[in-house]
Amino acid sequence: MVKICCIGAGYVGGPTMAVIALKCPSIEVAVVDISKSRIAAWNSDQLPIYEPGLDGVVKQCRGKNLFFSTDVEKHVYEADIVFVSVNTPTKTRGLGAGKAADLTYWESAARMIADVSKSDKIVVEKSTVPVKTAEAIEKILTHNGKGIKFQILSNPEFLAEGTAIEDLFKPDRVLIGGRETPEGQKSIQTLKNVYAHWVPEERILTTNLWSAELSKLAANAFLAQRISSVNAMSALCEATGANVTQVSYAVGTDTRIGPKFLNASVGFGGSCFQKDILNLVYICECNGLPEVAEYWKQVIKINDYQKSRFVNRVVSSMFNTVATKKIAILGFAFKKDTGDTRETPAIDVCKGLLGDKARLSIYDPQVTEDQIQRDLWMNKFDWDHPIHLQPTSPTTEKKVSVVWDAYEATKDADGVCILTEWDEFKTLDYQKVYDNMRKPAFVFDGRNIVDVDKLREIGFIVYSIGKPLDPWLKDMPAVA
Ligand SMILES: NC(=O)c1ccc[n+]([C@@H]2O[C@H](COP(=O)([O-])OP(=O)(O)OC[C@H]3O[C@@H](n4cnc5c(N)ncnc54)[C@H](O)[C@@H]3O)[C@@H](O)[C@H]2O)c1
Ligand SMILES: O=c1ccn([C@@H]2O[C@H](COP(=O)(O)OP(=O)(O)O[C@H]3O[C@H](CO)[C@@H](O)[C@H](O)[C@H]3O)[C@@H](O)[C@H]2O)c(=O)[nH]1
Repeated sequence: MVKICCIGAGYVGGPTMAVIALKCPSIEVAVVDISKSRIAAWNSDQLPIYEPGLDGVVKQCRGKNLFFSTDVEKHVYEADIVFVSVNTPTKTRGLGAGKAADLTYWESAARMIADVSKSDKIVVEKSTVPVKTAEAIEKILTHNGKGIKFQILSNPEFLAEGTAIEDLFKPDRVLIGGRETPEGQKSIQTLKNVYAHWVPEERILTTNLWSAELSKLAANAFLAQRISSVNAMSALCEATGANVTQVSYAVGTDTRIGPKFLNASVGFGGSCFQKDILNLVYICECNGLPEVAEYWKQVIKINDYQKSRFVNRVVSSMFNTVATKKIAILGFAFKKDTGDTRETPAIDVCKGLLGDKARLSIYDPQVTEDQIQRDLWMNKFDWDHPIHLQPTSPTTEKKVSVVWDAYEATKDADGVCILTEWDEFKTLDYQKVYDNMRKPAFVFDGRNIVDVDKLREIGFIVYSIGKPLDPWLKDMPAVA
């Protein structure tokens, strides 16, 4: 029986391995992590991450051919294929701080693999890593491996949170990069055989190692660039009276461009886009390509601009101050159908409003109060380290309350900011919300999900990203 071990039981390691176990009953899969609480949660009824469809997959395989364990060394020792899916956060100190990927967790995993291995293994990069990481990992393994042969493969993951199970069941493609040697090609074939249990052959792409590593960074850069492009257009729409939804539709019907990923928003979030673009920027700079670095940096700059533009809209609309005003924040996760808050635009928007002394009442159906308080207190980039290494919030922020109902959040509020596109915010009884708010009552829709005309009929003053401005807002420019 082929044995797989995955180091890192996070958003990628957990769902990916659960699907491999489901689709390949003849393979034994162990997912290991240094975080005891995370592994305990994977072994419980309350999984550590919220992902539609994940519970069912885990329940079908756990205890049969899918195991979650903190005994990292035992499972690595026994495995034929070791996936490494640990954090690769942005460096916060030293050379490349604020841009380069921090490979500390990766390196310690590689050293441990070399230490405990007694048989040849395929080591698979599942984490998103800088180009040429495989070379560094290879050196660590071969210099410490006591003659054991390791083949390194790059197999980046393209799942998106909220649709992870769907994405894993029907991936657009699976990408496997390896050495162009007979041993490298043989290892590629071994991994290909795993995915071939459910992924059609033509969707399994094989490349050299560097193409696979770079393709992952490139794909995320292209995706994020589309959002920054449409968000840049949203600012111009507001200035000219164009409607960004109509513009996106008109642009996206060109089959060369396509309709996906053209929704204007308060900004993209998530653990990947910013981190991976910063990493790409750093690699370009290190390779003497400052113009290319500058080009990609702009995607992040527009994203930051979009978030501060939103905050400025809120403040300028409400008579240029939100001090002591109650603002309801609907949605804190970086997108719907996840409880993940890493790099969520809600953090920057809330911090911006708190900077202007607002009182916030926050509601998100999947994010806990503890997480929200921690996020609002934490330094940038700390969020992507393992949970047990993150600082805990010292005191509860008095200006922030977290509630478990949208109506409670909006009660007596002066304004409402919609920051995540949860379906339930589309169907709220906005008349009831309006009746319970202070007047004038404002709605700032950072996700373009409300019916603007209907809300204006009720009496709200409404701002919706990239839509023709409410007469109230027209004379109140929000320069970021
Ligand atoms: N989150 C996503 O949607 C997504 C999608 C594609 C790729 N990625 C990439 O995958 C990688 C992992 O992302 P994630 O979101 O799953 O991160 P995560 O923080 O959810 O999980 C990583 C896990 O690795 C564990 N870990 C760290 N060092 C370890 C070690 N030495 N031994 C054992 N366990 C260790 C941590 O405790 C943590 O539980 C990153 O490189 C990320 O960029 C993420
Ligand atoms: O038209 C759009 C599409 C997305 N977003 C925002 O962009 C962010 C990222 O969304 P999404 O890409 O759907 O989620 P992620 O889980 O971050 O997935 C991205 O990052 C992963 C980690 O690398 C990759 O594996 C995925 O392919 C890639 O889509 C979220 O804040 C979304 O709200 C928009 O603002 N407008």
